Amino acid sequence: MSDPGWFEEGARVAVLTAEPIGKPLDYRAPEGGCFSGAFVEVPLGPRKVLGVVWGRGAGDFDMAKLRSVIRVFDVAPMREELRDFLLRMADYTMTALPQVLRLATRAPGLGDPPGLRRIYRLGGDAPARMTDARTRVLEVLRDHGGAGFHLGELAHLAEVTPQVVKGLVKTGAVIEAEVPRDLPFPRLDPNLPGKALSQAQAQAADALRAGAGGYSTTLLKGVTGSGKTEVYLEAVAHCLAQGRQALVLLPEIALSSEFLARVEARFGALPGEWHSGVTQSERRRLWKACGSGDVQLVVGARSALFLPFRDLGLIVVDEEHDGSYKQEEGVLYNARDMAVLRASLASAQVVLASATPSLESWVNASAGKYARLDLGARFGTAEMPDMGAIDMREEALEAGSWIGPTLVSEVTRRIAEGQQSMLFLNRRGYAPVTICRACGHQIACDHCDARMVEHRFLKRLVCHQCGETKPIPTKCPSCEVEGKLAPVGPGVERLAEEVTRRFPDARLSVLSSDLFGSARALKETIVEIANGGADIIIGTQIVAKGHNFPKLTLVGVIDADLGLQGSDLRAAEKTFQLMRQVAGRAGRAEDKGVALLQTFQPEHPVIRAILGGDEEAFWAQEAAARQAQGVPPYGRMAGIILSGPDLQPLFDIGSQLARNDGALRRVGAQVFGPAPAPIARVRGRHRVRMLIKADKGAPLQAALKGWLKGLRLPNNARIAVDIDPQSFF
Ligand SMILES: Nc1ncnc2c1ncn2[C@@H]1O[C@H](COP(=O)(O)OP(=O)(O)OP(=O)(O)O)[C@@H](O)[C@H]1O
Ligand SMILES: [Zn+2]
Repeated sequence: MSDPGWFEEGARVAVLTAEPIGKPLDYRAPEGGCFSGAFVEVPLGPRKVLGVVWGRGAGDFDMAKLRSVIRVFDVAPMREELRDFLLRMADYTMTALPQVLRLATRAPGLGDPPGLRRIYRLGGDAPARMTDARTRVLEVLRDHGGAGFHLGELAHLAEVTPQVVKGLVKTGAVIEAEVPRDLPFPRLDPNLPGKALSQAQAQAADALRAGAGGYSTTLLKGVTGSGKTEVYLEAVAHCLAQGRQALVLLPEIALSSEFLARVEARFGALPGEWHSGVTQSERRRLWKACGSGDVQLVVGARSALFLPFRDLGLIVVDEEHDGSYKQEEGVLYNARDMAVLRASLASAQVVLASATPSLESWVNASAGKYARLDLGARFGTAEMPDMGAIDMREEALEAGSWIGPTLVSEVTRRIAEGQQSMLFLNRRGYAPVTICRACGHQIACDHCDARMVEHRFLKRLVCHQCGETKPIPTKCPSCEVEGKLAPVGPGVERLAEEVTRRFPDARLSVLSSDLFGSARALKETIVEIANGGADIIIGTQIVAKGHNFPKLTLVGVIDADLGLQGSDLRAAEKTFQLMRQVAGRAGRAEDKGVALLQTFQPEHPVIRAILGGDEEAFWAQEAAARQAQGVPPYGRMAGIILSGPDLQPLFDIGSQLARNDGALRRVGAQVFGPAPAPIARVRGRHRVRMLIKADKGAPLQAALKGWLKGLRLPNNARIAVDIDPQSFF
């Protein structure tokens, strides 16, 4: 059915809404007509909802009863490229189209007329009388560094009534102001001079410029500190100079002020930002500016991929191997893969940047599907760190401690020399397990099949699956003996205790996402560390990415074996990436760095590969192993997760599906399971998993569709299909 692009008043149009109806519904085009792709308001039952004109109406509904589109919003219509992308993405991820549309309309108040709006922001005077509620309001305002809020949003974020905010206005601590809605974005100047590039950097930048103008994907692989960011900023400059828009995706936590500062230094102004920390009105402003073309560069988390760009010319996926690009809730998609899809529809260039690419991208580059650029050395005089193993079988470790004598002496030396050390442990909290020394009982979550993790800082036990917390009991919930509960194993908080005991005079900074009230506080701490404000840094995996700490010359990995346990098909790959990334934090300036891995199995092939540094050999070997097993990226997989309040019906459905696997067998796919999921209960719901494996070329989604057609689920049971699963919990 061809799309005429414009509909006269009264014409039959199909409108897709984000409501769970499944397909577009027919309406009459409103007075004045409407474009295809227009954002509109339509009546749905008694409600008015947002929708997008999806094309000509299907015509299966009586014209006389057809309701009219209420109004067309004053924003740019959704371009065909984005509509295509949403359709293809819904197909690929096997998600209902309305759910995918919701990802592309996550900006509130799109229909609000432009004009003035009243905002509340920080004033100069401190109120004479402080209350907890007032303190919270001022904290929220400070946390957003000068941004103005709507009254409702501010009150909500601070968990106070609007009266509290109004009260603060009277004291002068908060200012009420009328500001124009949606200020324009400052212009970025791509012609400002960038840093002088090294020869290798300049070559890579040239190659990226040469590849611009149409669709292509390039893997930009450069060792940590080689200047990948400088190189892809040149591609951004080129894209902006062509008058097209650019998008840089960063793993959420790495949306650091450091990166924004680099953009500002390069282009003379800040880019648009899109992530969970952005206020609602800022969201709407950016969303609209993307459509009108007023914003040139957006820096964002994975959901920025769904913004309605007018002319997207470049998508950079920085740290492309990062696990956080896979959305694991709601619509299950991998933003890296979807970036390639969107770019191919928008005739845009993709740059996948990483020091430790995913095996998928490495294989695509080896096969010639992606171009590949390499930066083999660090920029300037900085050298790659030396890497070594500390054989823990030979270290005399005291009970209740985790830092061996070798690391202790290395840290001691650095403190004396005014250098920084980082101790890495990928475990939040105080201790992963709390055990009763009288009966052996381990404290578990009431709603999940998971042990509770002690967080001493919060003075509570926390379930890392569902977030449920409870006070740390004094007696065992099982045998009721008093005072016998003991923590087992280390988390970063416990490691911090040991550091304080061993190095009482050192300045310690613990970087764990849960220890910071806001993203801003975390960012500030990172800046402080970079300026030399700590001697020892303890961190979970948030420290592994992207940070530049010039004084850091030692990285000590407390437990390098941690990621090697478990049956995850990517265990080796992930450990390799994480260890190389963490090690890459050391010695980024003049002083040479060293990374030491505490391990009980120094001969393990993965540990040897990490130490040896022959990355190509590691990937080649890992690729060969996956190929032999027919698993991704050489085979395809889909995870099926059945969940519900009762276990038996889930197994019954699973077994029935497994028996009736004709649709899958016809394309050569195999079904495994049903089996209880490794985490068999989350938030009180039982979980049963199945795994589908197929050859690389098999039409997996179509087969799955046929297989699941007509499936009837009992009340409260749900099924989720995870194409290309990354996690198997
Ligand atoms: N051509 C250059 N001129 C001046 N400084 C540079 C240049 N290239 C890189 N640098 C500096 O070297 C450091 C590392 O560069 P950058 O952060 O771009 O590397 P990266 O490859 O992205 O690192 P990682 O993968 O570890 O995040 C930064 O402080 C950067 O400013
Ligand atoms: Zn739980």
